[in-house]
Amino acid sequence: MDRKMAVNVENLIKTFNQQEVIKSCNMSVRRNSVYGFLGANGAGKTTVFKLLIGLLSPTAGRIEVLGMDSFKYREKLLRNIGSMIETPVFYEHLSCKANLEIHLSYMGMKDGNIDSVLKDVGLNVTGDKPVSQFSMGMRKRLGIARAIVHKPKILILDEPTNGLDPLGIRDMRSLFRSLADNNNMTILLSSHILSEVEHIADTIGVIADGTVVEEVDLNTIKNKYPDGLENYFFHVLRGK
Ligand SMILES: Nc1ncnc2c1ncn2[C@@H]1O[C@H](COP(=O)(O)OP(=O)(O)OP(=O)(O)O)[C@@H](O)[C@H]1O
Repeated sequence: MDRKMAVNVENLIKTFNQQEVIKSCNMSVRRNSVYGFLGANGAGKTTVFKLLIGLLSPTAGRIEVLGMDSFKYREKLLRNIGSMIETPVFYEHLSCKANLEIHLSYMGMKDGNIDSVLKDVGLNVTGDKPVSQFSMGMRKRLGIARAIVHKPKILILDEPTNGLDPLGIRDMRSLFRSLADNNNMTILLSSHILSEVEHIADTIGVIADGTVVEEVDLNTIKNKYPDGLENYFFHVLRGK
């Protein structure tokens, strides 16, 4: 595997009930980059993410994350991956701080930077409030905090800003950029908010009907589509 790559996927196939939902899919993500993963509803983004973190096993093909087979070495990779996929599940009766403490101990880490991470995601004022009393946006923020608190090398976020208020969206944007630029993290994120992805990503991957059809540097897209990512996306999906 190319050492510059954090993720390398070759000829990946995933079937559910004999139906192929991921089809001969190839994908490569450069280390320390922010990879914006785009695709229509049902195209396969979440399924690919679950395969990358070893939550699903591939039907065929190869997935290497940090040079390791993601399913075979999922225990070893766990500590190096942070993820938020679908609705995060928490200990509802506990505070956000207690939830992060449990997560860190699960990861075998004693010293975390819980207070500063809670500040980063804007949850530093919630005190002892149990998660059961959190709003949807607060849960999303806590999901992001849990994904980053153990300082993973790779961060995989499925629609991380969906449900956040405008300030939260802006804060997360600068948090993600800083994690990639200053903390050597590689970030893969999916979003339907193209203007958001445009602000954060270095590379765009587009998945259509279970296979990645394009992987392009955002700068290349900006040169070709100065009016924005939306035009590029429609062009790829509809050939317009
Ligand atoms: N456990 C499952 N069993 C059967 N089919 C599944 C399962 N999980 C996903 N699928 C199917 O796989 C396809 C891809 O779903 P996936 O959730 O990966 O899409 P997505 O790109 O994340 O969509 P969205 O943008 O709507 O979140 C869909 O057709 C979905 O119905």
